[in-house]
Amino acid sequence: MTIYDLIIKNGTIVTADSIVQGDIAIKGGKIMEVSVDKPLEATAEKEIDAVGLHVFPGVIDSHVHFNEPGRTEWEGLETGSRSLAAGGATSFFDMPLNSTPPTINKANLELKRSAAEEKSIVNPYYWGGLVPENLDDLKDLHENGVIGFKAFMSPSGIDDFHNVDDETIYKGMREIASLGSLLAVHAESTVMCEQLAEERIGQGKVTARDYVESRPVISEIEAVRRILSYAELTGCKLHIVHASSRKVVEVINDAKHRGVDITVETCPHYLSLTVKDLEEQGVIAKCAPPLRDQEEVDDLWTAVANGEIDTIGSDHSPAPASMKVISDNIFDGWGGISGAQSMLNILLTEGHFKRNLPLEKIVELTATNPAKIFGLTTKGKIAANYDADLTLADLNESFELKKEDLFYRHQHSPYVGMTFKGNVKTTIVGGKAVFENGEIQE
Ligand SMILES: NC(=O)N[C@H]1NC(=O)NC1=O
Ligand SMILES: [Zn+2]
Ligand SMILES: [Zn+2]
Repeated sequence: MTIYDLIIKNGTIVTADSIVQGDIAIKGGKIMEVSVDKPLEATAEKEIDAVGLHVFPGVIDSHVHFNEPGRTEWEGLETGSRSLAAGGATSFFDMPLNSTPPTINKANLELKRSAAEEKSIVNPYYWGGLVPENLDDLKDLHENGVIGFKAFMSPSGIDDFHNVDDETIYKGMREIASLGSLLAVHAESTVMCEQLAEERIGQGKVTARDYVESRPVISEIEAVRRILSYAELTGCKLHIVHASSRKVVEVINDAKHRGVDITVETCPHYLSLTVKDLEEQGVIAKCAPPLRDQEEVDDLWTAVANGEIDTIGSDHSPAPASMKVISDNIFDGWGGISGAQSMLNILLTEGHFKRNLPLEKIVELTATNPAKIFGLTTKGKIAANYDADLTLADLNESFELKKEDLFYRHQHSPYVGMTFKGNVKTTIVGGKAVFENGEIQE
């Protein structure tokens, strides 16, 4: 009889296309067997009784900013990866900016890689940056394993990561297409955002609503349409990050129907928070693109349900509390939501329980699709030969998120105080529990 490392018994196994009862056998970090409706005839060094628990493929958070190296006082790979584990994520794609140096050449990538290999308790992957200064580095970055490239069409808020002009977009996309990679884009119009902000600030209009109005949906649409033109010209595959409105998604879907190779992400905050939260919580709930009104949130859920969205990423972009203080001028202070730990909780609570979003759809958006789009061929499914990256959650358990529960370097988040239904009990990375019973496992 085979002796496995671990057997997870009697769980409700959720994949992108089915929900079944069964046992999962793991050896050497891989799933060896999944036995549906009948017990596995095998023994293991360790068994986990998953009766009453749902077993998901580990969440792949394709959009985080962990700021290391160089800005670890904002977050860091240790605290960042622990937060992910506590929230049921087993892999992350770290954005090229907010760390110093930013990931815009091979040497900088190696710095980040060695820090991550030392400190991360989940699987790290890296985005490379596309900036006006690094066209000659794209090939090197690609050959050294970045999962794709990321560009900002509007200022990034970080001095050493410049936004792209149209010439860089053209040359960069031509090169990225020839490498067979893809470009992820923060799509907002520089001119619109800057002009609208300047006008408001000049008139002393600096409330939450003013900030939101300075970054309207049409500014996202303008940027998406422009980058789409370059995609059609160069054949470069695109991934639009953090669409805040279904109106943006519609432009992307029209392009999909024309045959453009494009995918779109949205984030938990655009699905669960509104301008009202920004008014109440101030900079803690500030992000770009900004939070919208309830109607936009509801429309975005319709887009999710209809299969118009490809991935959901947290866009965890933390900062110290000193940069998040409530001030009279919302334009001051760091734009970025601390949310990596809460992504699955929000999708379960707001999506599954409140809006009947099937669990399979949550798996598709948080694991199967990111694995497929970014070429992680052994992740995103619960099946033989796949990596044993799994999340066990009790969907009958509710809890209120408290500051003390956050594993972030800085314990603040707009989700503090919310009651979530569905609690992560165990997170398994490569067959090993990294989070169990509320604690990180060393
Ligand atoms: N630099 C950075 O992390 N920016 C992120 N923050 C945010 O709210 N939107 C972003 O793109
Ligand atoms: Zn962004
Ligand atoms: Zn981001």
